[in-house]
Amino acid sequence: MITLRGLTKRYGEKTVVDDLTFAVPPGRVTGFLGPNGAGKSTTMRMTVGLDAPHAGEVLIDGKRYAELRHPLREVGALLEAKALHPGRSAGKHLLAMARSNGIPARRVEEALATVGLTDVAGKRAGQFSLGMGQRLGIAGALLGDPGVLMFDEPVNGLDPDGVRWVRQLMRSLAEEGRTVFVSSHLMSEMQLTADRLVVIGKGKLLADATLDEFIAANSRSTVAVRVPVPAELRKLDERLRDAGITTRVTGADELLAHDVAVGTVGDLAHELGVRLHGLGERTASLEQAYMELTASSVEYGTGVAA
Ligand SMILES: Nc1ncnc2c1ncn2[C@@H]1O[C@H](COP(=O)(O)OP(=O)(O)OP(=O)(O)O)[C@@H](O)[C@H]1O
Repeated sequence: MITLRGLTKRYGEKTVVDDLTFAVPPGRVTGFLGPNGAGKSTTMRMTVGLDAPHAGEVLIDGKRYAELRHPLREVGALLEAKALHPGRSAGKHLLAMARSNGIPARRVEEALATVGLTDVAGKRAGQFSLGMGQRLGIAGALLGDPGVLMFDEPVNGLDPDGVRWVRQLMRSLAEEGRTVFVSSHLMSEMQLTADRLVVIGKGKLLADATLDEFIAANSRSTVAVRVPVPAELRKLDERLRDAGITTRVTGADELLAHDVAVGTVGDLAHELGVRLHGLGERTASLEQAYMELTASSVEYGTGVAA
């Protein structure tokens, strides 16, 4: 279990983690989401003592990281910036980590096997591809067989097989009763992997819920309309807005209309003589729910209206 109470971090004038209070329970995969710069990595870094909070605390099974006798045996972490010795082999890298944490040497082979790096154990880490580096980072997190695991963007650089492998690994670690806390930008992947979600924006807690609760609470009914002629798309968009319907043009030939019956949109298009190439209801995905929730807390927007 990871417990945050009023966790706060400032860089200069800016509060990048703002009074976060939530718990990450064992036996579940908890996804950690938020726009770029929301404060996810900083929160994770504070959890493993790499950054100090200005206020509040974060506890691993009730203890601060600094109080853990053998930290790697209690919490394993894959963080974005890996400090790897490029000239050292994968096996030696893990062995050095094991030795300094009182972890038996046999765990090195087990961890390498779990992540599929046994055959390249003797290869220098500096020669690893991005995906192999990620796998080695995951092996490092698993090395001490800890009950709490934290992964910052674990699928970064992995091919589709690797992505699926990470998903299955996260699920099986949670099924073993471990606490699994994982950040990702890939919403479709999170929808398949996570049981619970914690969403932050500009350092503040936006949501802490099960995946289903989150989608239900943050999605609206949406009708997608495809209109091949841009001038007609604009015409239909204006007509829908005049009728008080919220719309969003999402492409050269597509608009979304919210909280309206599909028949109403079809009838309005027919009245205007607008030719349609598609008209249908959209089922809410995590991505849509996430976009709805975080639209106002994107730090560096693209300038395109959300
Ligand atoms: N060492 C630092 N010095 C100053 N500002 C920092 C430092 N580390 C992070 N920040 C700032 O803190 C904010 C949060 O950054 P953080 O990396 O925690 O966000 P994130 O949610 O992990 O983002 P991303 O999804 O882009 O990885 C950003 O505005 C970032 O610029």
